[in-house]
Formats: sequence, C-alpha cells, structure tokens
Amino acid sequence: MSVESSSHFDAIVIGSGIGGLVTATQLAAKGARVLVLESYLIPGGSAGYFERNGYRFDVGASMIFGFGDRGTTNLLTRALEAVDTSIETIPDPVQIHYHLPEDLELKVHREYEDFVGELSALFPHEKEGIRKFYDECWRVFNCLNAMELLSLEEPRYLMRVFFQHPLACLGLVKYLPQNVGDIARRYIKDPTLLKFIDIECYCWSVVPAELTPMINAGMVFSDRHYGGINYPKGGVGQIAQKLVEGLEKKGSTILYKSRVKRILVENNRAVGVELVNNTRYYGDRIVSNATRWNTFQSLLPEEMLPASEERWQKRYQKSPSFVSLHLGVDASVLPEGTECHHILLENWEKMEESHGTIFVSIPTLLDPDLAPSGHHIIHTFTPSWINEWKGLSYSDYNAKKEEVADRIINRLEAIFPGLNAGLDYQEVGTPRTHRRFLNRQDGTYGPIPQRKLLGLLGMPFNRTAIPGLYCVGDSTFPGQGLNAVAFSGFACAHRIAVDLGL
Ligand SMILES: NC(=O)c1ccc[n+]([C@@H]2O[C@H](COP(=O)([O-])OP(=O)(O)OC[C@H]3O[C@@H](n4cnc5c(N)ncnc54)[C@H](O)[C@@H]3O)[C@@H](O)[C@H]2O)c1
Ligand SMILES: CC(C)=CCC/C(C)=C/C=C/C(C)=C/C=C/C(C)=C/C=C/C=C(C)/C=C/C=C(C)/C=C/C=C(\C)CCC=C(C)C
Repeated sequence: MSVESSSHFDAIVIGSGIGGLVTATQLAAKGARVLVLESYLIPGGSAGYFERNGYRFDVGASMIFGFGDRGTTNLLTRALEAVDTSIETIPDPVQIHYHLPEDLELKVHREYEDFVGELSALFPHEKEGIRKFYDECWRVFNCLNAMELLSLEEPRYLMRVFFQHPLACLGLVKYLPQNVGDIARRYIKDPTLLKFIDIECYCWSVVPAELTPMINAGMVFSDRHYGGINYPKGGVGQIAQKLVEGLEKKGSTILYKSRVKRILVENNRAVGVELVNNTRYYGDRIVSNATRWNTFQSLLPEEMLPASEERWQKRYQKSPSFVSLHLGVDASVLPEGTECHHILLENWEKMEESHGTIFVSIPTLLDPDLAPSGHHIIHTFTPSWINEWKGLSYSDYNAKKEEVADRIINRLEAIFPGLNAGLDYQEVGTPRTHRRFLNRQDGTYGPIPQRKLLGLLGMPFNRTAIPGLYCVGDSTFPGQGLNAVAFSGFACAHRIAVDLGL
C-alpha cells in the first residue's frame, strides 16, 4: 500500500513488534488514523517468523502467555478482540521441562497442584515454604487480574481503579518495589531450591531472583497455571499478521521496508519521521517501538538525550543476546511424551554465563503443520554477547557459528539422543543476526538491572521527556515478554488517546 507523504496522521508508530502493533491497533480501534513503519518485510519483530525447506520457524518468542480466556491479564486475546479478530490456540500441558544439575528433573505442569506436588516431592522438607512462596505470587496475580490494565500515567484511570479495587491497588503498590529473591528467602532455606527459584526467574527475566521484579514473577508464575501457555495455530507469526489485518480493517496503514532514519523534532517537539530513502511523514504523536537505546542514540541527535534517559541507562544495561539454532529434525529423534519447552543446565555456577543455560522449544509437538510430515522443529538458544562475534572475518564468523552449534547439539544429545544423526536442516543465528534483522542495539533481548533495584519502580512508562514522543515495547514498563509488551501497548495507546482527546 502507498500513502501520501504529505498526509498527516494522528500517530506514527516506528516498528511493528507486538508492542508497536498493540499500540497501533488500540488507537485505530478508537478511531485514530495510524501509520506503522516497519523496516523488515513482515510484521512481528521478535515475534516474527521465517520459512525454509518446508519449515516455518519462529524468530524468537515461542512460549506464549496472554492467550487465556478469562480475567484481565489475557492481553493478547484482548488486543486481537479489539480489532474484531482472534486466533486458534493450542494449550501446552507443561510450561517447561527442567533438566538441572545433580539430576534434578522436573516439569512445570499447567495444573498448579501437579507442579507444586512434584516440586514438594523433590524437596519434602520445604513443602510449606514452596506453597507459601508460590501463593504469594498468586496474590500479586490476583490483584492484577482483578482490574482493567491501562496507563499508569493517566491519573483519572488510577483514581477509577483505586475506587473500584482499593485492596488490589494497595496490593500492587506494596509489590511494585519488591524483588523475588527477598520474598523467596523469607519462606525457603534449601540452597538448591533457591537456585531453582533463580532459574525459574532467569529463563524469562535473564537475571536471578534477587534482581527480578516481584510483579513480573507474579504474572509469569501464576498465569502459566491460570490462562496457561498456549501456542498460536500456524506459528507465533500469526499474532502479528492478525493484528495487521485488524489494523487495516480499521482504516490504518502499515508500510514495510520502511526504515526510519530519524525522528523529526521542531521546537523541541517530535512531529514526524524521516525514512532512509528521505521520505518524511508527519503525525500528532510519534511512538517508538525500537529499544530506548536505539530511539535515543540512533533516531535522535546525541545532544537531545534527556537527563531522564541518561539516568535510566545508568540503572539498566542491555541484556545479552542469543545464539539461536533453528533445526529441522527427523521425528524419530523425539521419544513419545517429549514436552514442548525444555531448559538444560549442567552446572549451577554457569547459569548466567554466556552459553550456560540452553533453552529448547519444539512447537511442532503442538502444531505439526509447521514442519514437513515426519519431521519436527527444534528451536534452541543460549545467551551470548555481541562482543564474542565482533571483528571476525566472513570465514571465521561462519566457522565459529558451526563450532558453537556443534557444542550446543552435543550437549542436547543428553536429552535427545540421536539428535546429531537426525538433523535435516540447520540455520544458526548470532547476536549479529538479531541486531541486523530486529534493529536491536547489540542484538539485546531487553533491559536488565545493572544492580539490585526497587522492583519495577525504575522502569519508565510510555511518555518521554520529549513532548509528542512515546516509547513502547520491552524497554518500557514492565519489560520483556509478549504479554508484557502487549501491556505496554495498551498503556501507550490509552495515554495517547487521552492526550488526543479521542
Ligand atoms: N516469549 C518468548 O519466548 C520470547 C523470546 C524472545 C523474545 N521475546 C520478547 O518479545 C518481545 C517483543 O518486543 P517489542 O514489541 O519490544 O519489539 P521487537 O523488538 O520485537 O520489535 C521491534 C520492531 O521494530 C522494528 N524497527 C526497529 N527499529 C526500526 C526503525 N528505525 N524503523 C522501522 N522499524 C524499526 C524492528 O524491525 C522490529 O520489527 C520482546 O520483549 C522480546 O524480549 C519473547
Ligand atoms: C491507584 C494506586 C494507589 C495504585 C495503582 C497501582 C497499580 C494499578 C499498579 C499496576 C501495575 C500493573 C498494571 C502492572 C502490570 C504488569 C504486567 C502486565 C506485567 C507483565 C509481565 C509479563 C512478563 C514479565 C512475561 C514475561 C515472559 C517472558 C519474558 C517469557 C520468555 C520466555 C522465554 C524466553 C522462553 C524460554 C523458555 C524455553 C524455550 C524453554
């Protein structure tokens, strides 16, 4: 589709990650005229997909929260509904099958009691502490799940939810500055069990319990048993595709291959954007779904870096990126009863190290149509820093990719014997790949605290110090995760709609 560059929009959204698309569709549903500019060929960002040799691979996100059918925290279901669309999803009976040091093997079942029972059987002396810890996570979740989730920067909304749900609001105020580690240690003493709580956090927050905000843990540790983990039929890419369909039905527009070079600022106010081909578009409100580092260091001139962003950059650093292997394998590699998501760690000391923890996702166990018949997809990834991949010649880079991939596959042989022999297709992505295709500085997975902070209190909301400019996505409250960036999209659109008087 083409649009006149002279036309004026209510809002321009830079980037079509789930954060950007939820903002755009929420605004379009309220009658706003929105333009989304995406540098890649298809929408979705980290939640995109690509096809090779009959396999449809998810780029990143694969363990999907937010597709529940009740409560208020099912934000992906709600985002799709707002533009009159929906997605068929397939419930995952187990969130994660953990393969941990000292032969600690356990599954996080969708049924809460099954999970707590299995964990308590492994740590019988901590039965009471386990129950108390996870019950406290439910208290956070129940507060969130009682109220409509919108912009915390809108005082009238805050007053309304406070009068409607005073106890839930006070509960959230109590948990906002807290981290998981402090609460876990209140109830649990066994050092191995505390390490387990660390990896329970690390696998989505990329930091141990000590640094993980309690509000986010309340969401993750409870919603996996409430709304559950549900995989979208046709692959994760469907979420963005459907949101785009809804956006267009509401009269708004997305343009692909449209990389924004800079945000246009007049009289200190963001008024538009300029693409790499020099086309300019103007709008009342500009929303950046690029990371805050990209937004304030690449899309705006250096001298405009607001003091508030400088302070944020001192509190938060870029998390590592990932090495990702997208594998096609013969179905015989996976024994009957294999679970969809696995975490492999052989040594607790290496949990946070580069290439320490290995994540595995096998979406074809839920949706076999994503691979040719008789085959499965194994998407496996492990944290890795961009520095490990810098300054290599073309051939050294490729050789290093092969070498790292071989090491990961050999380690995975412990869970999937015969994996190496059963390989049918292999594609290796590195932090450089993530930087290049997702436009994320250093390929980062998102912000992580530089040191222990007060829970979520230090995460910025959607407005920025530059009038007319908003941020959305995983470098805004409450951080990484599709359901989290969907929240950020709801909040951003709500604040803009109020600002525009919609
Ligand atoms: N659940 C999981 O399994 C899992 C796994 C990996 C990642 N994730 C998370 O998924 C979340 C999705 O995040 P998001 O919405 O913040 O963003 P995103 O990074 O997914 O998307 C940003 C989009 O903006 C585009 N873009 C960036 N700069 C641009 C520019 N200058 N011009 C035009 N387009 C530009 C990119 O191409 C991309 O499509 C992240 O939190 C990520 O950490 C989840
Ligand atoms: C008024 C007054 C007084 C007061 C007020 C207060 C209030 C209201 C407050 C509020 C708050 C809020 C709303 C909050 C919110 C929050 C949220 C929404 C959150 C969310 C979260 C989510 C999350 C974190 C998620 C995540 C996830 C993830 C990240 C995932 C990941 C995954 C992966 C990586 C995977 C791996 C694995 C394998 C493969 C195995």
